[in-house]
Amino acid sequence: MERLIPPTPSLKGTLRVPGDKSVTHRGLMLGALAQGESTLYYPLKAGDTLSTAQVMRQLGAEITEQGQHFHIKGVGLRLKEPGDVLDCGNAGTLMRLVAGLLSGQETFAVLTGDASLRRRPMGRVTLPLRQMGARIEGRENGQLAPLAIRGGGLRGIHYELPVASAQVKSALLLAGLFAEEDTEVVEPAPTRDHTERVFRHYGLPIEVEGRLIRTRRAEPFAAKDLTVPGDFSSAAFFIVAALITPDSEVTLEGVGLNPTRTGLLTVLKEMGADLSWEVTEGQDGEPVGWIRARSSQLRGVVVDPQLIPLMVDEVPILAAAAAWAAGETYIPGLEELRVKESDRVAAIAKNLQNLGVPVEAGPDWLRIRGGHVAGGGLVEPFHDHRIAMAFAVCGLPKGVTVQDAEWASISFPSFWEDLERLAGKK
Ligand SMILES: O=C(O)C1=C[C@@H](OP(=O)(O)O)[C@@H](O)[C@H](O)C1
Ligand SMILES: C=C(OP(=O)(O)O)C(=O)O
Repeated sequence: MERLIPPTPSLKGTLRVPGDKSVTHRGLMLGALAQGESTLYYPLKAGDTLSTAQVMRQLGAEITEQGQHFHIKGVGLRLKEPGDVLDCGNAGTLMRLVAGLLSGQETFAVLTGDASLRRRPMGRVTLPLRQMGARIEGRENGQLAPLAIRGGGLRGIHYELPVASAQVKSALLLAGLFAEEDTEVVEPAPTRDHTERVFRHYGLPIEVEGRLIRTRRAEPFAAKDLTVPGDFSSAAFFIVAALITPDSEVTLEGVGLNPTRTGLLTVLKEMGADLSWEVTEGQDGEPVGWIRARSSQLRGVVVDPQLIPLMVDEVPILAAAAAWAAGETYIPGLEELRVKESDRVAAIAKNLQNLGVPVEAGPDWLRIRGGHVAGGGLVEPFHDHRIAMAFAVCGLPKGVTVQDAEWASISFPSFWEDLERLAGKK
């Protein structure tokens, strides 16, 4: 579906963004492993997390919609052998985390996904999970899905992650719940720590010593309600939209402000953004609060590559901000963006060019010359929700056409409606 966005003179108002995608995936998985019934409050109900709900149902959990929430009847630590292939859709987080879970089960299961997910690297989880004792087959010797997993009999390992990836860390921690001896993961740089926080919430074994995270075999544990904060990654689109649109002020409420997610705020502040935020409560181990963004004249910056793992999904929207900044922005440390739902380095460069913005792309960097966004450009999402939303925002002040706008529903089904409301059209 193509969407024509007319030039937008201003954005005003308050928005509560949908639930956090990472926390929803984890809440569904741990609720399914728990004994008894619980409610997952304010989960994200979007393409990726509906895939997780479906997969956990196939593994024996009863997951039903209860208004906005999910009611979960857990299976306990021994999941059911699925009667059919498990379809992870577009969700990398689902495939990698559930590969960890299935490695701990004495069952046979096959994981597949859409064309994008079947291109994404799975060796980063299958290699260490095999070291733990899981039997995993897949295309290209387990590098690519479909993956066939027969788990059980795991032993803990000490594993230094070759890439900063919360998905790999989490896959190993989930497998570690079923392993003899300790499982230790060492991160090369801090990544989102939702798994560690959600383990603590359920009283599961978890110890953190600097970059080392340790877990061990879990005892059966009781179901417990979990409240999902608003997704910072979804809020990010509206933060930048308010900054680059004249005469704008947008407040986001109930947003997760976990410091392992908010690297974008640091960079936007350095760019001169009129931004404020405050943590107002802690919800089940996650800090939550509000963010306010007002129209700002941004300036280009050199981004610290250490910040990239703390804003890995926000690079497309940072590139949109850079397109409106005075001067040049240089973003290094982008090797992981090449293996997301699309090759995001290439997709960002192509969309900036479509909008008239001078850009150079290297193997793991982007250089963007701001201040040249043209009206009436075309956004090509490359089957990637974040690319669709980031460049719709980039084109907003001058008007833009977005191809395949339905991709937003992978993580943010109400995005277009929310945008129209803040633009005063609804
Ligand atoms: O653990 C998670 O929930 C996620 C981790 C990140 O991926 P990587 O672990 O591949 O960096 C991120 O890009 C993804 O959207 C969600
Ligand atoms: C990379 C993302 O998700 P996943 O890896 O779960 O597909 C994302 O949401 O931007």
